[in-house]
This record gives sequence, structure tokens and C-alpha cells, in this order.
Amino acid sequence: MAFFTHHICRGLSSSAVRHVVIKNVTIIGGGQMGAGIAQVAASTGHAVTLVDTNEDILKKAVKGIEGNLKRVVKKKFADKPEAGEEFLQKAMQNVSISTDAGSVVQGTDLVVEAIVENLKVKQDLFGGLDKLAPAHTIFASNTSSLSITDIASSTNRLDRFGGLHFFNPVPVMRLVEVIATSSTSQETFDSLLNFSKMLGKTSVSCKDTPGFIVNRLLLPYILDAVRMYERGDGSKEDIDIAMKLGCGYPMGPFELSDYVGLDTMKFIMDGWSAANPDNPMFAQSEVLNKLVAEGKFGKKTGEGFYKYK
Ligand SMILES: CCCCCCC[C@H](O)CC(=O)SCCNC(=O)CCNC(=O)[C@H](O)C(C)(C)COP(=O)([O-])OP(=O)([O-])OC[C@H]1O[C@@H](n2cnc3c(N)ncnc32)[C@H](O)[C@@H]1OP(=O)([O-])[O-]
Ligand SMILES: NC(=O)c1ccc[n+]([C@@H]2O[C@H](COP(=O)([O-])OP(=O)(O)OC[C@H]3O[C@@H](n4cnc5c(N)ncnc54)[C@H](O)[C@@H]3O)[C@@H](O)[C@H]2O)c1
Repeated sequence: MAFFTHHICRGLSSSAVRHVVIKNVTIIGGGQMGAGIAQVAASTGHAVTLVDTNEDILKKAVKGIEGNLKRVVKKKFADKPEAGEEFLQKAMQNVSISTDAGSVVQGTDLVVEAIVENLKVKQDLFGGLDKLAPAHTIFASNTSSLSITDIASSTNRLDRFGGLHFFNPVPVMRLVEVIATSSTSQETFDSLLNFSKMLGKTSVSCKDTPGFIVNRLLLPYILDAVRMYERGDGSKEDIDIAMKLGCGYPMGPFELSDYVGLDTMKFIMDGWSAANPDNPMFAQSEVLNKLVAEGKFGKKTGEGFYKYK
């Protein structure tokens, strides 16, 4: 069920803006991003269905969400344990899981996709859901690097399609990039901005340009660090220490790469390399290719640039 509200948008003087109030959210992809988005949406009162093709991943995601929320409750409700327990119960009741995206989108206001960073796979998913979701349902992708316009092209709801780019770990990082394509309607864009606000996030408005704002600047930095290491100009440990202590970053580029996932990083690089074959920045990285070929995807598999076991 969708609700429409009218409100006066700050900065737009007297123009009334309509937006869909998002109550029911379907999040597709139960990996690190999908689980994080589900946690935040459920704990801010949204009815969330988390979907993955793999049931074990969904069970692990729910366990992770519960564990994270217990930590939050312990800290935030230290002197009100009963209120904390109620908050936890409510949030967990807001989460359900499914392996069948097609059946759950029928009652949803918003689909947020956080599956593998591959254009064809995302297009296939959205193309199928477009035929099943109600007309009012907004589709959004959490892609790191792909064009929202390209992903949306598999659907007939270009006006109700945008980008919601969250940051890892979602419960901690305060930003959401809200991306409008040239076809995204103002109502859809305002609905996505409002949803981000409801999640307690700060949003920035982005055009559908490669990497939006953050990754357009972050990618060259991380890739330059990998090249520096490959040339032997610095050890990964020293590069990480240098950026943490020299720039005040919470993680160095290799720690951050392991945290993001080297499989995802390679998908991003390969995609940009295909689109920009003459740009040496996206040339194949031997080190990255080797780690990914060995299944060393970073923190999530227990080893990447560093070992976590
Ligand atoms: C080549 C391509 C490369 C580009 C890749 C792009 C990828 C993508 O598109 C964009 C990104 O996301 S870019 C990536 C953007 N991301 C970054 O840049 C991240 C950079 N790293 C950081 O900001 C920090 O190291 C962390 C926040 C991860 C950990 O903080 P710390 O101080 O070292 O350790 P701490 O003291 O343990 O934790 C502090 C608090 O956080 C809480 N918590 C932790 N993990 C949690 C989780 N999974 N869940 C929930 N909560 C979690 C914890 O409970 C604690 O809460 P409290 O209430 O204070 O008790
Ligand atoms: N990792 C990050 O730091 C980060 C940050 C921002 C955005 N992103 C983007 O978010 C997306 C997901 O990244 P992640 O790190 O959570 O990946 P992940 O590998 O942790 O999770 C992806 C999940 O999607 C599932 N999946 C794959 N195809 C599916 C399908 N057709 N239907 C349902 N589920 C499917 C997989 O089983 C897996 O559980 C990617 O587009 C990535 O670029 C990642």
C-alpha cells in the first residue's frame, strides 16, 4: 500500500512535492550490504523482506542483524533494558526472508537491489520484477559503479527507478548517495531522499555519472595504492599505516579493499576497464586477479590482502 503526502520542500520555496511514503521494503541480496540495509530499515520501523537465492546466506544475515542490534541495545538502552528488549523484538519482527523475489514484490513500495556487481545479472533481476511489482513500486540499485540508466533499461518504469548507494558498514556509515537518471521523476527522487532521511542517513544528490561522487574519487585512490604496492614502492602495511596516520583515515586502502570485498572490487575494475579500455588506471592488476582466483575475497572469506582467521 502506497501513501502519498504533500509537503513543502526546503529550498524549493512554495512548490508542493509529492513523495511515496515507503513502508514495505524488499531488499534483494542478503550479503554484507543487503543485510546492513535491512537492519537499518527494520530498526526504523519499515517492514522488510530480505531476499537471496541462497537460504543459508539469509539465515546468516538474520543472525548477524540480531547480533548487531543486541550490541546497539546493550549500549543505547543500558539503563532501560525493558525498552531495549522491546526495540529489539519490534525490529526483528519487521524482518522476514524469502528466496522468491517475484512473490514478495507484489506488496512492496520499494525494491532495493544489493546483489552481485554485474550489469546483466542486475538487468535480468529488475526486468523480471518489473512485470510483477505494482505500478507504484520504486526500484533502486545499490550499485557501486554501474550506470543506473543501464540497469533501469531492462524495465518499463524508468521514471520510478533511481540509485540508493549505501556505504559499508551500513549501520555505521552515515551517507547515502541518491542518484537520479535523466528519466527519474521528481516524485521518485523525493521519495528516495525521504526514505534515506527516515533511515537516519544524510543524503547527497548525485547524477548518474560513473562512481557518482564517492567512488569517482575513491576508486583512483585505491587503485593507485595497489599499483604502488605492485611496483614495490611500499609494503601494503606501510601504505595502510601511512594513510591512517598521515590522513586520519579509519582504514588504509588495503584494509578497506578487504573490507569491501576483492570480488566486488574486481567486478568494478573489470566493468570500468571494459568501458574505458585505453585508460591505464583500469588495467588488469596481477595481485588482485591472483587473490580473486584463489577465492581470497577479503574479510568475508577470511583472507585477502591480509589474513583474518
Ligand atoms: C577499486 C574499487 C574500490 C571501491 C569500493 C567501493 C565500495 C562501495 O561502493 C562504497 C563503500 O562502501 S566504500 C567503504 C566505506 N567505508 C569505510 O570507509 C569504512 C572505514 N572504516 C571505518 O569507518 C571503521 O573502521 C569501522 C566503522 C568499520 C569500524 O570502526 P572501528 O572504530 O575500527 O571499530 P569498532 O570500535 O569495532 O567499531 C566502531 C563502531 O562501529 C560498529 N560496527 C563496526 N562494524 C559494524 C558492522 N559491520 N555492523 C554494525 N556495526 C558495526 C561497532 O559496533 C562500534 O559501535 P559503537 O556504538 O561505537 O560501539
Ligand atoms: N561491499 C561494499 O563495500 C559495497 C558498498 C556499497 C555498494 N556495494 C554494492 O552492493 C552490491 C552488493 O555488494 P555486497 O558487498 O553486499 O556483496 P555480497 O557478495 O556480500 O552479497 C551479494 C549477495 O547477492 C546474492 N545474489 C546474487 N545474485 C542474486 C540474485 N539474482 N537474486 C538474489 N540474490 C542474489 C548473493 O547470494 C549474495 O548473498 C554490489 O552491487 C556492490 O557493488 C558494495
